[in-house]
Amino acid sequence: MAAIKTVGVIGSGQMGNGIAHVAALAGFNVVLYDVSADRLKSAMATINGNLTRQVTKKTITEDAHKHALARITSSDSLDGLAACDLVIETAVEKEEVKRKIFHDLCAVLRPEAIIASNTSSISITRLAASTDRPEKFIGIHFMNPVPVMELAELIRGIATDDATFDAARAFVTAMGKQIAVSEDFPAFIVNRILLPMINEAIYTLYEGVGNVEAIDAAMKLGAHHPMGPLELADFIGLDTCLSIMQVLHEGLADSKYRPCPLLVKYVEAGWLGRKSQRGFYDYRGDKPVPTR
Ligand SMILES: CC(=O)CC(=O)SCCNC(=O)CCNC(=O)[C@H](O)C(C)(C)COP(=O)(O)OP(=O)(O)OC[C@H]1O[C@@H](n2cnc3c(N)ncnc32)[C@H](O)[C@@H]1OP(=O)(O)O
Ligand SMILES: NC(=O)C1=CN([C@@H]2O[C@H](COP(=O)(O)OP(=O)(O)OC[C@H]3O[C@@H](n4cnc5c(N)ncnc54)[C@H](OP(=O)(O)O)[C@@H]3O)[C@@H](O)[C@H]2O)C=CC1
Repeated sequence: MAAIKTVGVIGSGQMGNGIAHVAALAGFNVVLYDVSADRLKSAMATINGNLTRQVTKKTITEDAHKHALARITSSDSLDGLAACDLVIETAVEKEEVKRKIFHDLCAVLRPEAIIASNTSSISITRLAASTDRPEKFIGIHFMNPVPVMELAELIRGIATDDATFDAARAFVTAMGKQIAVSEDFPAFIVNRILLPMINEAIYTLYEGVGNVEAIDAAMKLGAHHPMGPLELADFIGLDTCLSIMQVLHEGLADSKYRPCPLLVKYVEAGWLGRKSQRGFYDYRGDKPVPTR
């Protein structure tokens, strides 16, 4: 298999931005695709801001910043991804959205190109089956924020071939990340463990055991977590948290994964956490204020 040089990223949300940023810093050419041109514009500004932050912290040079930005182009048409060697899908955590993307992508992508999904929870085997190349399909699950977190999980679908796995491993290693290999079961390793903990924190709030401040302080000071579980849920996105819990609940058919009704309520309200300015905290003022 030819070396990966050009990487497509589908979805310019927080994960797409982070993957584009780190891939470009590692020397790959990146094409960032999103349905909305406005989204792409603000994504480029966000990536620039995050690179600037690294320059200020002296973790990268001004030259590296400039070259990384120059390696990223954006496209609001899937045709822009036609020449990519690898395309990483990082749109919303909804299986029907991802399946539609893969259907449309396969029509424009070279047959030898690899497709990866950054899904947090959905079956790689099932997503692969919606493409014309299940053997060239793999899960590459980066962690948020991508420029900071050291890990990516690699998940093979039932049909993923060795050449695809090796190419994905080489790509993730070139991005400076450590790898954990996970079997293809709901939510893989990190989220199988992390999301039930977050869901339990939301039950703890729902049942009145503690308020937002107490629950987050308890886990930060009492268990040395860098963020409290409710702060982390807001950071991940409450829609994403709910989707992951639904995949665990349906996929493992065990009531212990039942999404907390309070999480459902927040998502139904459109209170999705930091990205919508309101979740377990309200981010519209100078500092975050608990909403319960
Ligand atoms: C849902 C899924 O599918 C899987 C997941 O990803 S689950 C989520 C996994 N992520 C976590 O659990 C994150 C937990 N939180 C943390 O580790 C930390 O709070 C944090 C790293 C996010 C921020 O740390 P902090 O100390 O509060 O903030 P801050 O001082 O601003 O940042 C720490 C460092 O990260 C850097 N940083 C933070 N965000 C950044 C970004 N987007 N881009 C580049 N650098 C960034 C900062 O520059 C800083 O660098 P230095 O250490 O060199 O100074
Ligand atoms: N948040 C996290 O901590 C992590 C998330 N993930 C996974 O990464 C993926 C993305 O998550 P995240 O970045 O947080 O989500 P965001 O909501 O921040 O971003 C999703 C982006 O995808 C765009 N999008 C929606 N539909 C399409 C489409 N059909 N084609 C192209 N782009 C589309 C959205 O546009 P618009 O807003 O206009 O709809 C948005 O820009 C999910 O699968 C998630 O599970 C993985 C690891 C960590």
